[in-house]
Amino acid sequence: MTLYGETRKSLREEKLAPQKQLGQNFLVHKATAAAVAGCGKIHPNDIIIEVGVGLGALTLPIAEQAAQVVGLEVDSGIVRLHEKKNDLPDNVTLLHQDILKADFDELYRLSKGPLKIMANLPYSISNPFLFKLIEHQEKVAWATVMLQKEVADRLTATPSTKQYGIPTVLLKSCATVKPLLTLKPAEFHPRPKIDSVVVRIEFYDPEKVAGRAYDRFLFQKIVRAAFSQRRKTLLNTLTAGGFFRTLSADDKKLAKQLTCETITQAEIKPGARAETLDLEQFIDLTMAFSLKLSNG
Ligand SMILES: C[S@@+](CC[C@H](N)C(=O)[O-])C[C@H]1O[C@@H](n2cnc3c(N)ncnc32)[C@H](O)[C@@H]1O
Repeated sequence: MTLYGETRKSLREEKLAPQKQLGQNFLVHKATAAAVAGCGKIHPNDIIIEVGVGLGALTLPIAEQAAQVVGLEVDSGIVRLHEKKNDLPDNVTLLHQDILKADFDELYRLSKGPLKIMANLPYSISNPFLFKLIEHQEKVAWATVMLQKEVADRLTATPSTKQYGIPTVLLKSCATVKPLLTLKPAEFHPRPKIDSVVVRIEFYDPEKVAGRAYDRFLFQKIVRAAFSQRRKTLLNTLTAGGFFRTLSADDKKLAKQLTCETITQAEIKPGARAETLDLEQFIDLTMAFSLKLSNG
């Protein structure tokens, strides 16, 4: 039976309907699932974390290549289906778990080292999932994920484009992102409306790449504040960011002046907008804010 036939049969037998809110668009061609798994560049000793096992279309080719697979699935109906049918290979451990609530220390322990993640991700959790990876970047080696094309485009966007934003800059500071494969709607059941793209995200030490040490927490705060209102100037968004909040509330003028001086010290125009800044300039801003804040 084709994978498409098996998918429909499993859903029918278990009286399950694909749940839109969980982004359940299942892969229905074995060759495509194998090609997606191939993008993982999996080694025989690898322990892979698979997010969103679904009916197992991707799990099977991953399990053929890896030593072990730890699969996470949030849908209890799907977890029950696998328990009942016992249809996953012996080297797969299925956990009924939401990746957004998962404890990355525990996943690191199960992986016996930095996480190697494969996922065909629902659109609704793409951004929170990517932010979770960024938050735990030191525990992640790589993630090969299928995303809606518009989300993937944001990750590789260049400055001064509509797609360039918080995920682009935060990810660029700690990872390389390579689009590897585009998939048409006909690869899934049910069919989504738009194309999907498999991207390979490899994490690295941010300070080694930047060639300088900087406050990562402050950097993230600055990037988020700067993009909080895309049409506004850095002077306005970063003043509103409250970096000089130790000042009395009525001293907004002074806060604005200090913000202006700090942006200028980073050799950036206070009237510029966040979307025009590249990664280096965001790091320059971070260094300037660190210096100003530590000098009081
Ligand atoms: C696009 S389907 C992919 C299924 C399967 N891997 C495939 O390629 O056919 C996404 C899967 O992720 C599951 N899922 C959705 N949100 C999740 C979450 N927060 N944590 C874990 N799994 C989730 C869905 O129930 C669904 O099975």
